[in-house]
Amino acid sequence: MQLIKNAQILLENQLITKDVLIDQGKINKVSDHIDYANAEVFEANGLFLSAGLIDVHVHFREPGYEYKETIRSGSQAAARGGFTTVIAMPNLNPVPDSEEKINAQILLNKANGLVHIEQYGALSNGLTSTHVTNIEGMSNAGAKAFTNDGKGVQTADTMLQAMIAAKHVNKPLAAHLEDNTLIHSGVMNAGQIAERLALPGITGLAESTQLARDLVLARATGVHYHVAHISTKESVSLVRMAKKEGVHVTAEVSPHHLLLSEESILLDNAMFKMNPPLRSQQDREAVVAALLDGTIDMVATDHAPHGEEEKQQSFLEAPFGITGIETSFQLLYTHFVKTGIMTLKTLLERMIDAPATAFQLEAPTAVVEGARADLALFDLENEYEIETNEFASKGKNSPFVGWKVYGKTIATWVDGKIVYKDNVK
Ligand SMILES: NC(=O)N[C@@H](CC(=O)O)C(=O)O
Ligand SMILES: [Zn+2]
Ligand SMILES: [Zn+2]
Repeated sequence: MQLIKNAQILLENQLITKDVLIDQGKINKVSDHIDYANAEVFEANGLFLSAGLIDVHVHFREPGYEYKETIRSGSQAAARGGFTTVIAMPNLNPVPDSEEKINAQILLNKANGLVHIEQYGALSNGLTSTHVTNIEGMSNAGAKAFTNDGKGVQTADTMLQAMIAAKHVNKPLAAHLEDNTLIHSGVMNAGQIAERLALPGITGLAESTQLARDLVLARATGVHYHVAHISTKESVSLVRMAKKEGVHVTAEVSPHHLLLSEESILLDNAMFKMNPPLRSQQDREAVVAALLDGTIDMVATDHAPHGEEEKQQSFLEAPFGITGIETSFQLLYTHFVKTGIMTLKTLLERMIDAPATAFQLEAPTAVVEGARADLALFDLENEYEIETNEFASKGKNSPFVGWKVYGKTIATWVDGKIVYKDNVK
């Protein structure tokens, strides 16, 4: 048994001090005062205790790219960020695009993961073909959802067939939106800043035109269609419209699209290179407003670690992607909750409840008796600076290094076991 003493938990819209007793991986009791002689005591000293966060979009790179991240290092990073459940992307080598490969991937995740790791199955063979995978077989093997993340689905028929199959197994289909005919080797958002830096631009139309196509197909098939890393104002309008019309669509936005814009790119620094690219200030404002009003359902980090040398290259050469799982809650708490733009309750709804519901996860959404003891303890009072040498992730490629934030993760529990403890504790 473990007893967490004097933790603040969020009840309605208020933080209330409680003791929390954990037994056999579950929350046994939540009460004003618990004394239990045989329990191991963790003194929370008034810090904020939440259900563990959920990230439906992470890249853990194993197998195939272990120099960027492993299941172990990625899940350590997740725990350090306060996350206890993630859904891992299939752009691996081999790509999990068959029943057999999904089985192997799920076993690997289980053997090496410190947090709950669910797995996406690839939607097309090798993520590059027009041939739709055996979605039913992979679903039976335990794939939680399906996606082509890393690449857009280039043909309407591939998307349509994938949707029909995903609808049949009642699992979400998550779309990375990118029309290759509109990319023209772009590396950052098309516009004045790209021109000033003499870098080729990616128009927002590459995302929104494919989204428009997909929303029509989603309505026709009735599939649960999920928009990965939404980034433009037009995409937000399309999702808003589709929701009004009853299309089963959900959307996620990354912390970087909420906090940064193309204007953050002052030099050719590949720490700011990701897909989709940082957009205009107007796009940023639109995704923030949409997250607030619920048009965008949830935050997902798109944690995309890369090797140090890879990201030291120029914008033209470096791979797309930045890490995010160790800084997501902290950045959003600091910039949206502390500033009064969003309540803590809403932020947690977007980082726990919405992903749990949309992806049919068994993860707990509150600190309540009977819930699985997946928990995270955060320090909301003290400011600290984001430093690469503290990252548990192998990826050090974050544009937020040097930013000062609140909300440091002090400890994380998965199934009642401590999987992360800050070194001051
Ligand atoms: N987001 C990125 O910029 N990169 C991702 C791929 C992806 O999410 O599309 C990666 O795997 O590195
Ligand atoms: Zn993507
Ligand atoms: Zn991704």
